[in-house]
Amino acid sequence: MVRFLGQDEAINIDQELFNHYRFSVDQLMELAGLSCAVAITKCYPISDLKNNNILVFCGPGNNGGDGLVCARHLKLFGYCPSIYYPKRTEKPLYQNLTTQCQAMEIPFLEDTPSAEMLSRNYSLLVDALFGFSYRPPMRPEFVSVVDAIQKSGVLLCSVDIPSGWDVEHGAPESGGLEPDLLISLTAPKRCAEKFRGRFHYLGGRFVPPGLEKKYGLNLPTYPGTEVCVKL
Ligand SMILES: NC(=O)C1=CN([C@@H]2O[C@H](COP(=O)(O)OP(=O)(O)OC[C@H]3O[C@@H](n4cnc5c(N)ncnc54)[C@H](O)[C@@H]3O)[C@@H](O)[C@H]2O)[C@@H](O)CC1
Ligand SMILES: [K+]
Repeated sequence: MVRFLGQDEAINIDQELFNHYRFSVDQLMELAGLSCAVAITKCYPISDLKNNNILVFCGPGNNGGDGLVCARHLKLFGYCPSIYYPKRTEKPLYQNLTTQCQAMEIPFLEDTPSAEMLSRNYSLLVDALFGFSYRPPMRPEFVSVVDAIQKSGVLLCSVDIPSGWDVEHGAPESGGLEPDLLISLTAPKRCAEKFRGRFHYLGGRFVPPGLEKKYGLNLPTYPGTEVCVKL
């Protein structure tokens, strides 16, 4: 059985991938975002959706970067993604990912969408707001957007962690997001044990054997050339 990681372990593994194994953030983010887009194609083929409109919510950190990469691949796979990216950073990595999405003719929403607007326009929402560095409680500036996602009732896919969940303990007492698809990256975090949606995938097929052994990850075998695997 694959091991579920605590928050500190997830952060340490991340640091080892960069510092010891010499990966760049761009490399891992590309593979992580691609694995999310591929998992979405497996769970929600375009022919099964009422329309191919997807809204990707991107947060201020690397989880948001995964969302930008995911949106770009979704467009290449024939979906119609849009992006809501309210809190941007000046770092070149994020500016480049934003430019790439604009060049792919992916629209960026300016205003915080309401629950009603979401349910009227989109078949699927992708939550790439917060990942394993999130610490509750949520800062007020993000409360209304998470509320809108929750109230919209639109199918939801969360990248790595359902945003607003404690990385180890899961959903807040007030409820929280309930994704239909969760894509855990590198290895699932402890909160994923509380996931009750239909589809749980693992993505981020880049873990070197030494790292897998050191943390006893016990990862499942990815079939063939797949970039994600159903857990
Ligand atoms: N090593 C790995 O395993 C990889 C991780 N990646 C992604 O990177 C993510 C982790 O990224 P980061 O460490 O940048 O962090 P996150 O993207 O999880 O979040 C950090 C951001 O959220 C904000 N934040 C934290 N708590 C908050 C709160 N209570 N209210 C409002 N804002 C809050 C922080 O200020 C910061 O801007 C992973 O979950 C995964 O999606 C991938 O990009 C590549 C590989
Ligand atoms: K997320």
